[in-house]
Amino acid sequence: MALVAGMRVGSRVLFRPWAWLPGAALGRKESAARGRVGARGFGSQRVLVEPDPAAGIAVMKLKSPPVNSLSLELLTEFVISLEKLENDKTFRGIILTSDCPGVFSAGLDLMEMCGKNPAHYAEYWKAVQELWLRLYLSNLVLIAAINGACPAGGCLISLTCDYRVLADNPKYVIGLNETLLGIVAPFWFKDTLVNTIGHRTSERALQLGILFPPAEALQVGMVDKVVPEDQVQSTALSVMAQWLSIPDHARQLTKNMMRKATADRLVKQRDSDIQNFVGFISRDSIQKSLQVYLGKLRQKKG
Ligand SMILES: CCCCCCCC/C=C\C/C=C/C(=O)SCCNC(=O)CCNC(=O)[C@H](O)C(C)(C)COP(=O)(O)OP(=O)(O)OC[C@H]1O[C@@H](n2cnc3c(N)ncnc32)[C@H](O)[C@@H]1OP(=O)(O)O
Repeated sequence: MALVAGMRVGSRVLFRPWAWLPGAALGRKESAARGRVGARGFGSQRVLVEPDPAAGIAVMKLKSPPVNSLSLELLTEFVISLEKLENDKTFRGIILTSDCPGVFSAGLDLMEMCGKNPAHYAEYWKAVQELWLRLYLSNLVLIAAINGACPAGGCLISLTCDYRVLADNPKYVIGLNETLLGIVAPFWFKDTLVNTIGHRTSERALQLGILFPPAEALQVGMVDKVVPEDQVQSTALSVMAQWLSIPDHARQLTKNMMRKATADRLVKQRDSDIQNFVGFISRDSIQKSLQVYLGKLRQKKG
């Protein structure tokens, strides 16, 4: 059975990774009612969801060891969990964190971008786009509790959140380091960063592929708070309480007003963005750069 299915909305086809799941043919409301999360919690192999319905929040933990690299499977499970929470009116906020010690997320899975065929690259990129769009435009309050290293795609995920709390550990660096791999952050990665830390700081950070340690990350505005490691979760919870004290409709409309134009830029050119990615990543020179980088990562151990 195909993992990826498309649904036409207006002139565009949405990535629907869950479309093959039982119940996918149900209407949105009926499906949501059946899939109500409740207090028991749910999850999947790679995404653990710990709901607190009384508080209206859920803690979502990425658990794809060793480093939460964003494989197609993790992206798919992430989107499914997100949709379940979005569809359940009980929930107003999500704290996003990692279940892998020392790493929030190592970013996009390099194995998905090496030695595969163009159809695979296209499927993978569509899934990356879909996760970004859903996170960036989420109606829920998203707080990133960053309890580990947070490079590239990991950083992108945290940047889609409304607030970032980073654990104070010099190993927990954060940034879009794509150029260090010999690749280029796509325009929507760049836009997300510019919207967070401004144009000039982004220009320097992106060209140099800077991975900021906590104090510098705070200084440039890449994160909103740095706290001792054992206080990341409690800080995220108290920040969440503050954000939830705002009426949802006013906050959501404001968030949408701030973010829609950025998201629309990708929505309008999803297909060409996929083609650009496939063309770029298929180049021999890029494949070679990625292999060299993977080799260095592996050598680091030995
Ligand atoms: C003209 C314009 C066209 C536009 C085209 C756009 C193209 C843009 C394409 C893509 C954008 C890319 C975005 C990305 O996110 S790329 C990924 C970048 N990630 C990184 O650089 C992080 C790499 N990893 C690390 O630095 C470290 O692993 C760590 C700090 C996260 C954790 O360190 P540590 O705990 O010491 O773990 P190890 O390094 O030992 O790693 C364990 C294990 O995991 C493997 N691994 C690490 N990261 C990845 C990864 N991102 N993908 C796949 N695998 C990864 C590592 O190799 C080890 O494997 P093992 O040796 O087999 O055990």
